[in-house]
Amino acid sequence: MEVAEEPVRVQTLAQTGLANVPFPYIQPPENRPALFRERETSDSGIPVIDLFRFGRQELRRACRDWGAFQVTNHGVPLQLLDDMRNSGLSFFNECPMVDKCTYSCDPNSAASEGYGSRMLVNQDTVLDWRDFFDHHTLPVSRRNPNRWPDFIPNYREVVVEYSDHMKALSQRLLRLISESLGLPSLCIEEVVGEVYQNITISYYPPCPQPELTLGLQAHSDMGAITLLIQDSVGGLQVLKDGEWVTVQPLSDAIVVILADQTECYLLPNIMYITNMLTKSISSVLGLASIDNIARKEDYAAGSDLEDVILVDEALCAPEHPGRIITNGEYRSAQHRAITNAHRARLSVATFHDPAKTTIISPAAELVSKSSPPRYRQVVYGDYVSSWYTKGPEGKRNIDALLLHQYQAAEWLWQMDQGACKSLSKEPSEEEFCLALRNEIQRWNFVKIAEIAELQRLQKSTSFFASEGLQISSKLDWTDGHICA
Ligand SMILES: O=C(O)CCC(=O)C(=O)O
Ligand SMILES: [Fe+2]
Repeated sequence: MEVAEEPVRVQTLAQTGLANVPFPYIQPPENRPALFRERETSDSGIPVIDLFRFGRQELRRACRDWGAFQVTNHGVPLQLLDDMRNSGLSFFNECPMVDKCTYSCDPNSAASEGYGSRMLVNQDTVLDWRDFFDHHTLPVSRRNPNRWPDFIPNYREVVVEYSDHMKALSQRLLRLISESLGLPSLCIEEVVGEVYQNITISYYPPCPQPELTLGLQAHSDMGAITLLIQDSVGGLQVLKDGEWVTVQPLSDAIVVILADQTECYLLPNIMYITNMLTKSISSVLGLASIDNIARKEDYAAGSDLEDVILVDEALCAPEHPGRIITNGEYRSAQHRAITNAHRARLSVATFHDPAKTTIISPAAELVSKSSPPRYRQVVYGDYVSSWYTKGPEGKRNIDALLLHQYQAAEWLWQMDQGACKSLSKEPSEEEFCLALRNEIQRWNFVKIAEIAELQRLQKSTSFFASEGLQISSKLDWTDGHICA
């Protein structure tokens, strides 16, 4: 077995005052921060949810649209947040390197506890401009305070108290998240089982060339839910619609990041089907794009979706009465940390993960014949091993669990066995579109289309006319909706 050397500490490197970043830390051009337009204003950042007063819709939107949000009024003493940040800072700033190295994690083993600088076992990846100090904190049997410094006053007490508060908050959030999908409140927790909690303090020294580096490469967290606090420097970014959005540092807030197992569990195939449907319907209607598909009833009941196409009951999973077809899915957030030239930055991430032996598969309540699972089931430990050996590369790991296109075909087939008899079990996307087009013709299911511009409407109506679809006998313009 190849034995990894003790890694170079980024803090040591930064202290040499070097003008150029060494080659192993230089990101390929496509990953460099400067390539992305960053939204800077606070009102376009991730949602901030006041846990004292918030609406279910607000939480749903945050989980659905971002997979990450900040919480305030979370019940964790603010002094404890400061104590945790200060304890971490003391370790990095006040402790001589030789002492820090007595806590070094095993460089040959992924996710071993302690002081480290490279996250991945894989030697080929570009290095992060970060040192970290990781603690195994739960279950209590994993706590080994001897691995935590004793020369920083109250360090061990702070970590224990912080760990307990984070566990309680993660449980509260997982319950709220379950409820927000109409699931029993304990349902995610029951799937996760006994929580494995790690607390990682990340330290990002000033970097001479922040435009070439990343403090932490783009990834989604592997487990169930992550709670993160940061200092006032800022550098955490979340990917939203292809743009990296900087998370505003709020000293009293805790950043909540949905992780991959929550996505595997809460995202049934309906999303994939919906993607195919929207794409297909868009092309069938001759529209550039449609953002959402919704049930007529839901929309009429006051949905906040914009630019939707409304469909009949036939296209919605009957098991989810009242649920808008695209609303069930919560995603894990892809995020990264950027560096800056002038100030060191510190963050503390608390991960809540299942045991390695836990099998995660999509929630039975969200899966049905009409919305088959999107991901295959996975043993969590296998997922972790693959993550650490291959590297996160954004969300490539979770994508590897995706089920195939034929699942969507199966769904369509089940919707109307007669019309889709000719559709093979593993059709190409074109074949799927053709089958869908046949379905439109048969069911005449697109009864109402909310289409923003008249031009688009004309396109669609002329399309229907040319295809001989009996889509509308009479068109009314009511409240901005076109009714057939
Ligand atoms: O430092 C940060 O803001 C991000 C840390 C993080 O994403 C992680 O440790 O997984
Ligand atoms: Fe992370």
